[in-house]
Amino acid sequence: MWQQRLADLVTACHWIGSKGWAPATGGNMSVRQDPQWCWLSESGRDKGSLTTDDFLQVDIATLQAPSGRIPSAETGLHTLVYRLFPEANAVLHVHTPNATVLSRLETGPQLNLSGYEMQKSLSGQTSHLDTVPVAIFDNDQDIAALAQRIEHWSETHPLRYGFLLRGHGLTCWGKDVSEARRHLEGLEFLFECELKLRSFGTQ
Ligand SMILES: CSCCC(=O)C(=O)COP(=O)(O)O
Ligand SMILES: [Zn+2]
Repeated sequence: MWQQRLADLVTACHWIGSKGWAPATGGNMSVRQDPQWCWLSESGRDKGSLTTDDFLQVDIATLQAPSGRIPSAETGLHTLVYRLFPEANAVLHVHTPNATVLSRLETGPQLNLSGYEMQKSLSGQTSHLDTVPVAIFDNDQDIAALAQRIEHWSETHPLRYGFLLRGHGLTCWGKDVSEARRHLEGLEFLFECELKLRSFGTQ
């Protein structure tokens, strides 16, 4: 089961690389093995050319990697998603120009997406008339502190599909790799539309 999930994730990483969504060594990806363990990309790798050997088993509660190798610097954000959302089994973090720029243009704590048919690419969304909030958190090199802020926010606000890190990128998830990919592609399309709208002075 999780072995197939990891194989699907490697395919997703190659797709992300081909899209240019993980430039240089940016981005990180993971899948859940079971309630205790997940598999995270090794820190500092080119995420567009990963193989299954480049993923490290990580304890979701303690962030320890038994291999002794160094998992992603953003491990604490992946494990946060797995702790908060038991139904999440795959997490994708990308550095797309659209997510990076839009998260700086929008200075408030969330981006509200409304009026787009492509909102329906997000699980459970059935109408362009609804508003989909996407939280934006100020970036932080202290990932533990950032994870704490995100957890605190989630106690009083809906946190679905993903969140933006200001000037940094998008972290999104799904019940499997396929759903996480759909959320990533859907959100990325919506961010691009929103940026274009704003460039015309329209919101
Ligand atoms: C130039 S990438 C800066 C670190 C980052 O934001 C990222 O997504 C990659 O970090 P990792 O440790 O997962 O390689
Ligand atoms: Zn990053």
